[in-house]
Amino acid sequence: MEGGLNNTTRSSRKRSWEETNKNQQVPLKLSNNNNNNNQNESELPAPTDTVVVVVNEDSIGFGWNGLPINSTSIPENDNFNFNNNNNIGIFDGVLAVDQCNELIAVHESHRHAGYIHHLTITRVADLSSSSSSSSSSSSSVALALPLIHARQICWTLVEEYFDCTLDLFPEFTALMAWHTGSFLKTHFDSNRDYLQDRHYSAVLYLNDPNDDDSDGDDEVGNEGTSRNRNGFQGGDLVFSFPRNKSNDDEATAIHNNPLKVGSTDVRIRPRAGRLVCFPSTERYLHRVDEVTYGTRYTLTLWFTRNEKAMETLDSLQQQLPWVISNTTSLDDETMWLERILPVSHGDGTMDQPWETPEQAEQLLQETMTRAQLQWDDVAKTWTPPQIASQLDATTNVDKRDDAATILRRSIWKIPTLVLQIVAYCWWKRRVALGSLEKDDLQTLIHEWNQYVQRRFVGMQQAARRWMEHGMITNVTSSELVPSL
Ligand SMILES: O=C(O)CCC(=O)C(=O)O
Ligand SMILES: [Fe+2]
Repeated sequence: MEGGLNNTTRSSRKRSWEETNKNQQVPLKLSNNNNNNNQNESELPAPTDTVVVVVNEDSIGFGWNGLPINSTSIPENDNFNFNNNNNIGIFDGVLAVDQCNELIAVHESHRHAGYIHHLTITRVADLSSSSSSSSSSSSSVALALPLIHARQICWTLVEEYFDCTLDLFPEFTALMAWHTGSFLKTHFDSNRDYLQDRHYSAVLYLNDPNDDDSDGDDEVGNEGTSRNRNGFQGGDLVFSFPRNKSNDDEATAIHNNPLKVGSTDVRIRPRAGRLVCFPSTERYLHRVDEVTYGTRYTLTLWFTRNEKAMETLDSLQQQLPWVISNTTSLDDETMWLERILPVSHGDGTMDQPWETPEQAEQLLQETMTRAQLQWDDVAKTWTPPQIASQLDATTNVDKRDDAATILRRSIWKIPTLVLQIVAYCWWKRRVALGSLEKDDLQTLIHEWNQYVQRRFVGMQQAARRWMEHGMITNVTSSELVPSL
């Protein structure tokens, strides 16, 4: 079956962890004077400035728990070599400290050796392996849920920040623990042939450094949450930009011999709940300073514009029936589905009640198939855009087959959205959906609807953009985006 929970068209290229990450972080042969790479001692290093990024208090909105999300962009200026509108995004308060601690616990439950010394990782796939026995895989699914939830939040923020709404797909998601002694030399994140599909990098920090300079100490804990445990020292993320604003030739020269040009270091200190995102291109050279004490925890994500390179959650989604079957009260479930499914699938109808978990699963499959067919139909009636001529190279919408393809991508998100609300329920309320009190459920649905509203606003923006570019010619944006 096409679409739905069956991801036949998705991620045909299933790369193993070893293939994907082998040598991934072998540093480039470039260096600046401030890292550990071997230097040619006969050359005098050029000076390096350091800018320590301070996140201001301007809130850009509210996160899932109602906590404000603050953002800082490092402005383009003469010292930095930023490319067009691309920039480094920094968001604070993306997750509450308790949520970070949950993710740390999830990591600890399944961690295994990572791609450099003193690094352990837990991929989302490690939590949804279909090879486990059914009872242990069930509990792994539960562990995967907060990770999926966090991934969804970061995904949306990164898409919005880079003006790529509905154009990005997670390529890789993993929790990581950077133990004492770990570090990464200067590199960029698409620095291997097999990493070409990595377009944007995002790191969500899960714990605070415990040195005195940490500006995160009390503010994060103010929201009625406990302090983050497991502090660490060192571990700053440091970008190295060529000292002067430069063109491509100069960038090449810098690669050939960075010591001669000098650089400005942009130093970002981790903080629990802080998300940093940046393009994975060679202009965004960065390193991780050595962790000199303790363990630094991250949720590390890469995003791709290539739908085919999206990481697969197949085995996780196959276990969705188990997740659903753990919700017991029919009334509340029905109410939940009535609200969620039409909104998620955009067809506004529910012609089949959800009476059993099996029916729910079937309904989910059918609805998604229907949505897929609907989009296929749209694809036939739209005028396919001549994207290459209509879009210039700087547009985030890359070479596309047609606008419907882009829209259809949003369908892949639906299983994740369903998982997300279950995740929220389990991990925030500690109960299965069915056993929620009515008031709680109402709050939950309200929060969920706000979330979905935001996504639809994003869809509308995307639709407007596609219309501006002539990608959509014979439908209106209201037809394009189902009303709530
Ligand atoms: O953890 C960080 O701050 C950055 C990690 C990084 O650069 C990488 O994994 O490629
Ligand atoms: Fe990196």
